[in-house]
Amino acid sequence: MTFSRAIKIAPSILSADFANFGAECEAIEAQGADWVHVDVMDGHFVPNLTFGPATCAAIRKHIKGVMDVHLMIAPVDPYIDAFAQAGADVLTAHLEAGPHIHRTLQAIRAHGIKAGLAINPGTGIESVTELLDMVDLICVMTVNPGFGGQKFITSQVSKVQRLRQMIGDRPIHIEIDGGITPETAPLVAAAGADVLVAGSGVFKGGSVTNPAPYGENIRAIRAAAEAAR
Ligand SMILES: O=C(CO)[C@H](O)[C@H](O)COP(=O)(O)O
Repeated sequence: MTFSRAIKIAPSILSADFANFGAECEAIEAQGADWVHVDVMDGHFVPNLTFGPATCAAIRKHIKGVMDVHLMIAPVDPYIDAFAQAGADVLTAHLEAGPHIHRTLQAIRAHGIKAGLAINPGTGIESVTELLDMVDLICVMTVNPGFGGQKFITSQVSKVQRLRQMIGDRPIHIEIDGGITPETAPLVAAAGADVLVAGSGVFKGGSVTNPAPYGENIRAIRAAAEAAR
């Protein structure tokens, strides 16, 4: 993965057809997705369940580009090896998942892959200062994690601005996750984000047999974000 601050659209397969993940991943990449975002939920850290490393490994075979795995699980450390072996290019853990986020990030990087740090809407960025040398991506949640299709929390935009200032010239991606549409993408792009995760905003109106709406949605989000820079 070469670092770039260009806008990247990362559709979340949380909004895909769960019976057709392989075809869905191929369809979104063919329609212009830059990364594929994979949401892992444990029914404990977040109030929803999705899937584990075996599903990620199966999905990996259908992704040509970046597989961006977002772990909404606690504890995290016992599962890092399995998700790295499943083929994650970026593996993101939550600051709130504990108990030792620094150790978690070290363990992710030890696999030679990119380490991501996610922060919930209610979490401040003070602790992130201590972790800047340990992360390749910071994921700012603009919804409370657990479900797709929620409303964007506008108060998070100033957090993105402050984070962008804190990061300076370091090669760290700022990813935004939750409620991204052509209306909200400009807010976070102007604030300094470069990776925009979108689930319902990409998959709405399309299907594996009718993937053209995926492309239209991706282009609309990208155009709105790029225009705001
Ligand atoms: O991590 C997530 C939820 O925890 C999802 O990636 C996120 O909510 C994207 O879905 P949408 O674009 O529909 O809001």
